[in-house]
Amino acid sequence: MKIQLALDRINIESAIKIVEKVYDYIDIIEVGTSLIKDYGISSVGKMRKQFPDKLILADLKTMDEGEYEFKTAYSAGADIATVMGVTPLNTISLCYDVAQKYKKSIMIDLMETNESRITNLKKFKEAIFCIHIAKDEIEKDFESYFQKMKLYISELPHLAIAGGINIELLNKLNKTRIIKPEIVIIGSAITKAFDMQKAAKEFYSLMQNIKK
Ligand SMILES: O=C(CO)[C@H](O)[C@H](O)COP(=O)(O)O
Repeated sequence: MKIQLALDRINIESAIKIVEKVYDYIDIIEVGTSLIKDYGISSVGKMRKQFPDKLILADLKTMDEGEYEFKTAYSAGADIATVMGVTPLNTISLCYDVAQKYKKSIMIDLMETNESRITNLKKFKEAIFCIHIAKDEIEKDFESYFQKMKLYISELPHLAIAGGINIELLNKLNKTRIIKPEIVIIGSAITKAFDMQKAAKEFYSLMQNIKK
């Protein structure tokens, strides 16, 4: 299980400082949508230059212009880029083809998707599928949401979860085994913690135990 650190609503310099603090406890650096909107795709390039040995995800949340956006993200140094699962299937196909061509990864964000859409997405066999609770709907009950999604996501080999993930929730998921994600995406629970290093280390230790 990998930890992806989501960096949002901060400037690049602060984002770099946070990564330096928690570097040993994370696997993937997510250049969040807000960073890309505030600073452009060069925010991905800056992260790549600063951290050449870590996986970098560009959270583009692409909705259209898939080929252009994915080529731009990979050229800037991203290893993974994201597209929304509700977007036209043709856009997702274009993103998928660029990912294959560049030998990089694609994450499909399942926010607002339903059973029939997820069935149509299963053909993107090498994609990572992210079960994501929107920031603006953070009051949603995770357990019942994951239970509902579980019915649709069998056969999806690579799963991620995101949206207000904290230690309590991860502990619960570990006990109930509702979902076994390959990647756990954590933002505020680390970046807004009083002691970020301590928070990241706590997630890291929990993941080590889950692996066993
Ligand atoms: O993609 C995002 C918002 O759309 C965030 O990166 C994701 O929700 C993780 O951040 P947090 O743990 O703070 O919710």
